[in-house]
Amino acid sequence: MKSVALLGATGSIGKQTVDVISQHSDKFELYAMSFGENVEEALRIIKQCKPKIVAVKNDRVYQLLKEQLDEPVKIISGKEALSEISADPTVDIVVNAVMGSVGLRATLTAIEYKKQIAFANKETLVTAGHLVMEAANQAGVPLLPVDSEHSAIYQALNGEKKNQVQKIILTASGGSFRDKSREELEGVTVEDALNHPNWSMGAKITVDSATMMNKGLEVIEAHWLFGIPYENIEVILHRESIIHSMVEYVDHSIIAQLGTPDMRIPIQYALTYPDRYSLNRSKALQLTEIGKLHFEKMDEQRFPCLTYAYRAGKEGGSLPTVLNAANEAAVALFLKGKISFLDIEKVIERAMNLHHKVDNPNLEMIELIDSEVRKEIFQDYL
Ligand SMILES: NC(=O)C1=CN([C@@H]2O[C@H](COP(=O)(O)OP(=O)(O)OC[C@H]3O[C@@H](n4cnc5c(N)ncnc54)[C@H](OP(=O)(O)O)[C@@H]3O)[C@@H](O)[C@H]2O)C=CC1
Ligand SMILES: CC(=O)[C@@H](O)[C@H](O)COP(=O)(O)O
Ligand SMILES: [Mn+2]
Repeated sequence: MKSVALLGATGSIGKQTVDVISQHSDKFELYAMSFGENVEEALRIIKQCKPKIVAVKNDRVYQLLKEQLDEPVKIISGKEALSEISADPTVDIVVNAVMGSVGLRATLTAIEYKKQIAFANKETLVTAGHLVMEAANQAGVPLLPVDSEHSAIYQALNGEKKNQVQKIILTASGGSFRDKSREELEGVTVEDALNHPNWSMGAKITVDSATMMNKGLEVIEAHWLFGIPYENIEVILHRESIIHSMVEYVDHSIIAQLGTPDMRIPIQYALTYPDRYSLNRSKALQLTEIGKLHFEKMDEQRFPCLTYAYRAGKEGGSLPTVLNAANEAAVALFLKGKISFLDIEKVIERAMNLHHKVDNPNLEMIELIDSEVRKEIFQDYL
């Protein structure tokens, strides 16, 4: 039986992870979990899975949970709580499913304590990929990708030689506004942006898919996870989200991973690797029912956020930290109705242009820059 610490249990990935763990309760137990504000969902999960420890965001949530909890659970709160459960000696697997760079220290802690890491929290790799991968390589701790494209690439690289990779091909659905022109984006609403054509996800990543920043973050994530130069990471539009990504080798063979859009599969694979388990209610892909698959060149004029991400990744240093912090702040403002959809890219570009890049920033510098960028943006709009 493997004990799991699930960071971000009440979110989209978190809840699907609970489903996977519950279906294999002979193999996994939810030993510890964390959440942010959603006390109602947290109580449902606590009742269902009976974790021993629950890490909450702050003392206010701590009080709210304590008042309603009738299970014998240890509750811890505050900044270090995520790291505390990631380091717990009983924990075998850490599933990092929090949204945002708030997951950074917990990732470093899970590496330090040599846990098996099922890694969804892409913002962590964007903001501090050089630190995270240096620590992971030194500790000999692999980050098992949960992100569907990176799970596909991980599978397509399996058993192959890295130096024989020609390029990585990341697929993008195009997001909620893929059939809208730049002009038509002027008046779109939050509700429009949250209407992803293929996936049901958390709000922030769904907006990121619409701006194409999600794919930009995934380019940086792939660079760090697999050590592939940015010049060898290509993004193509693939409306069906059936091919989750591909690897082309020097002989121009392309190895791809396909499946129905169901995040429980990459989640489960990161938990069970190198084995594969079956899963109830997971739909088999019927290619003859799909008929055709479509591929188009990515238009970076239409999606400037993808260009910003490549620029930040290639320039490196503290620029990816600025890109990620500005994006998190801008999307939060958009979701609150404070800025328009097209303002998101403007906020990011301005933050990047105003920044004086720091080379090879350490953890403290990354956290300082992250908070400074957010403060400056929120001052302008709140
Ligand atoms: N959803 C998906 O299908 C995919 C997601 N990912 C990545 O996985 C990660 C999670 O995404 P997703 O599940 O969609 O996100 P959600 O917003 O649905 O969930 C995020 C989780 O993190 C918690 N959380 C948010 N902010 C804080 C904070 N400051 N402190 C503590 N906990 C916090 C939330 O708590 P609460 O809700 O209780 O406030 C929630 O449990 C992201 O990095 C995303 O990019 C990658 C591929 C696919
Ligand atoms: C399910 C998942 O991994 C998301 O990152 C998804 O890929 C978003 O899709 P697009 O960014 O391709 O619209
Ligand atoms: Mn993805």
